[in-house]
Amino acid sequence: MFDGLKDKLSSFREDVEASTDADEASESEDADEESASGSAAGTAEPADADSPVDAASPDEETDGSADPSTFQRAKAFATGRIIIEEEDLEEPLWDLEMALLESDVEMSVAEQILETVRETMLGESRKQVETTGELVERALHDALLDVIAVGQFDFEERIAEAEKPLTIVFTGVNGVGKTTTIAKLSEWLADRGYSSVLANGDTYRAGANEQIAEHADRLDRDLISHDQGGDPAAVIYDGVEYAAANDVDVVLGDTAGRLHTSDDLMAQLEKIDRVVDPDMTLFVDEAVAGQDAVNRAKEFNEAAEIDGAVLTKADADSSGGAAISVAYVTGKPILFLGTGQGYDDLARFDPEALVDSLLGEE
Ligand SMILES: Nc1nc2c(ncn2[C@@H]2O[C@H](COP(=O)(O)OP(=O)(O)OP(=O)(O)O)[C@@H](O)[C@H]2O)c(=O)[nH]1
Repeated sequence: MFDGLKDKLSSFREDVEASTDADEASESEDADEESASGSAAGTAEPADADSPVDAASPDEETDGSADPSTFQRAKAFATGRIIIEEEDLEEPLWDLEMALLESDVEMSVAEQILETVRETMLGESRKQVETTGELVERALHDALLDVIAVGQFDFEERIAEAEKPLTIVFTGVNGVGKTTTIAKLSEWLADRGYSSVLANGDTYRAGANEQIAEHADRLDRDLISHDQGGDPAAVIYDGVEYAAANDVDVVLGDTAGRLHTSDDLMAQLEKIDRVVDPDMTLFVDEAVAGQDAVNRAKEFNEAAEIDGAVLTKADADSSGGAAISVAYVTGKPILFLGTGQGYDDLARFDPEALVDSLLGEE
């Protein structure tokens, strides 16, 4: 999962290490020369790897013959630390930006990641015990987590605390795995002791009733459906009534992924929102759709505000762009990843675990 992106992040680490290692070599020569000539480096305190490295004070900076940055770097070197400078990062950051964009990370998300990495690393001094690789890893870890973890909440707790029946409506275009996700979530809920009923609000597509009925049969769940062409809001509403009358905990409402026009589809979702007033609306799209999935998430969120997203087919996605971008762009968290075709192939989205796996920490 997300192997392409993982490789690219690893290249970034190597790039920064290579450029700071080159600096270290020349730094060492500079410091030797300056020390020998009794210039700025000679005024630095004796090497002490444990003493904190401060930026050189203005007095110190104007004191010696060397320029401030040379002084600062020489002092850092003398105390066993290295300072990362803008020029060390310029090329690796450019490459990182290209790598993120190639991996379908949305532009604003890529920029945010770069900014955090730059802020974390610039002017950072590191002890010799903390390798540049470790520093880059920390910067990338924080930068990725910042964008990936946007809006996270405890889904299970939300289900537990909600008044029953709880209604969850699923939105998203056709063919991305919406119906399969509903079936998977029904299983996920059953595993945690919650009963659920399926309601087919996709009254537009021929065959939609049969498709969801197959899942309902296999899982032994009740299904509420109307004839093709019926009012989707009415179907989901019936689902809620059925659940209330039969003590069912959760209503899982499917919706159409395509109508005559995109405007019709959005108007229909708005109507469902108004009539049913669902407790949660989850947007479903496929991780493999990359930027398209990100754009659709924005569009659907505008029509019927979503509470979170599910990215399917993560098992087949190498780029990871959608997984990284959707939460930041919509302000709503990714809650689950679809990881295969089986009913158990639904994993709670764990931002920390994803970042660790992208950085090869697990
Ligand atoms: N590999 C993989 N395949 C998946 C996953 N989720 C769904 N699929 C497959 O994707 C295909 C489409 O899934 P559906 O559930 O029919 O998609 P849908 O969005 O409901 O599509 P419509 O019913 O046409 O609106 C099916 O073959 C699913 O088995 C997943 O997480 N991983």
